Amino acid sequence: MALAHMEFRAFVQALKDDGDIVEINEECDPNLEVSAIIRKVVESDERAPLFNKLKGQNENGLWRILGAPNSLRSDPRHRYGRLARHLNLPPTSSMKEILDKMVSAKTTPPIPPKIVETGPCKEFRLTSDQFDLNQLPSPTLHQADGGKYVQTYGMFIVRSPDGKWTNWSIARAMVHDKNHLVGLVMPPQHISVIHRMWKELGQDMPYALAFGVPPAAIMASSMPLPDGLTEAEYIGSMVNSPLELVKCETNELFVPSTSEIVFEGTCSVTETAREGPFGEMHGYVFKGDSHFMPVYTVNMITHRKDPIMPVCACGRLTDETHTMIGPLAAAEIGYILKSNGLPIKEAFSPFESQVTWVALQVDTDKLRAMKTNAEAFCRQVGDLIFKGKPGSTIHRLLLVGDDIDVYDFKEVIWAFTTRCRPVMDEYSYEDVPGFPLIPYMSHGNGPTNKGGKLVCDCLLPVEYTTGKNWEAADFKESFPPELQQKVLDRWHSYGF
Ligand SMILES: Cc1cc2c3c(c1C)C(C)(C)C[C@@H](C(=O)Cc1ccccc1)N3c1c([nH]c(=O)[nH]c1=O)N2C[C@H](O)[C@H](O)[C@H](O)COP(=O)(O)O
Ligand SMILES: [K+]
Repeated sequence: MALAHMEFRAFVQALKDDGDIVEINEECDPNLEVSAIIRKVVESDERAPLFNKLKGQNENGLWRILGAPNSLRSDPRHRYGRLARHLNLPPTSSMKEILDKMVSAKTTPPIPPKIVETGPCKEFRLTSDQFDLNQLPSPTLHQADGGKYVQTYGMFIVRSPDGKWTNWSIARAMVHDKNHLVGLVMPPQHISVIHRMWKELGQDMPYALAFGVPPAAIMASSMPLPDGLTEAEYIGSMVNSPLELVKCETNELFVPSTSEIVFEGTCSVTETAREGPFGEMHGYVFKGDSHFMPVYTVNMITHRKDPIMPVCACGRLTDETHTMIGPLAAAEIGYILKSNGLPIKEAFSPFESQVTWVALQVDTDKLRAMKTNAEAFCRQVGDLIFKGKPGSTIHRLLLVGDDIDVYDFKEVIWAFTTRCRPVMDEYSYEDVPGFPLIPYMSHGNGPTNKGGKLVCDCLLPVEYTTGKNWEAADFKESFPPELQQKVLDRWHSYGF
């Protein structure tokens, strides 16, 4: 069997070997029951549920469901174990090690994929008269949703008309009817950029939607990599081996050969239908909140025997929209700032901010050498990020000093609440794209698509000039090291 980061089925086996799966063999109903179980799992960092028996499954096992494919583990030593398994990293890996791995291919040559003749994803094929998406176990994830969101953790594959750029990304889609989906196609996302290219040509956009792709691929699909970059080559470089792709039956696109399930078809550039409402990543579903979005025709389904459909039942903390969207955007944001010569050491999106913030750890020695001031520095950071695509889902950038671990929210919120004077130390951005999914944007007082962003300076003025002039009133900083050691050594003999 292949390695877990290179084949979804091997990944599921790795989770089983980790004791990180609960196999449910009694029949479950994809209408809310499956999602209720997944919701309870992700709200308590429980093991991932593998539903082996579902109402609507066909005679070839199409399909089973793996819930919470990339959520958290409750054991703090393995907190990010499921993410680590996506990348062939040890399950004890930190978030820093995981995100460093995701940006590692920025500086290594791309490795193009290898085309193979066939693969497990071709074991079964169904033409459009042989399947009905409403009969198959398409899950309803929240009772107020506008449809069955069958696509929450699959990978859309679309290519520019000139064939030069193939984009892989996650975007949601719900069942529209027996052979159609309707999905969110929203600027500035690359699927929307490429869709517009086809629209200008007046041709429907060919797509493939692959479920149960190599885990390393789904991680890159969720990351705002640069325009024009073909994820397949980036991932090949990241895992240091070519991905194996096989050609679709009904169009010129290529899919990972070990994909569990593949939908093939075209996305209309003219026909739209109501999409949503949907229980979204910030934790809300607003009744009747739907918008017209493009209709996808599903011309063919190919799949493995007893295929597994990964499902993200997103909403409140902590699911794949929090463990992936925010942190992966933070990784890209950190890389952009560093490659523009700014003294940023680490970048992370705290879950407790519902991944609407990114905290940036500043190298304050380098900051002081810049002989800059708060306004100039904060504007430099804000201009680079809020005017670009990778920052599109982020509404607050917090600048913190070397002493703050951005991966630890307790540290971040301490610096924010004590070092950033409200209003005076905050630099507003109203004339930049906003993220319309955040409720204060979609159902707030201002424009839904513009502004509402801040750079929050959580550095005290001395950190720009002469450096930290305080000691934290805590065990680590307010006692001589030898006394700290003595107390630690004697902790149990004191009686604790
Ligand atoms: C891990 C995950 C990610 C997304 C989404 C979900 C999950 C689990 C689901 C399907 C559960 C929810 C859904 C959302 O509703 C959340 C969302 C996030 C960002 C923009 C719009 C919606 N979504 C999604 C998303 N991007 C979207 O364009 N519509 C989407 O539907 N994303 C984010 C998207 O993959 C990243 O922004 C990538 O950078 C996009 O690739 P590039 O365009 O940069 O190449
Ligand atoms: K992507």
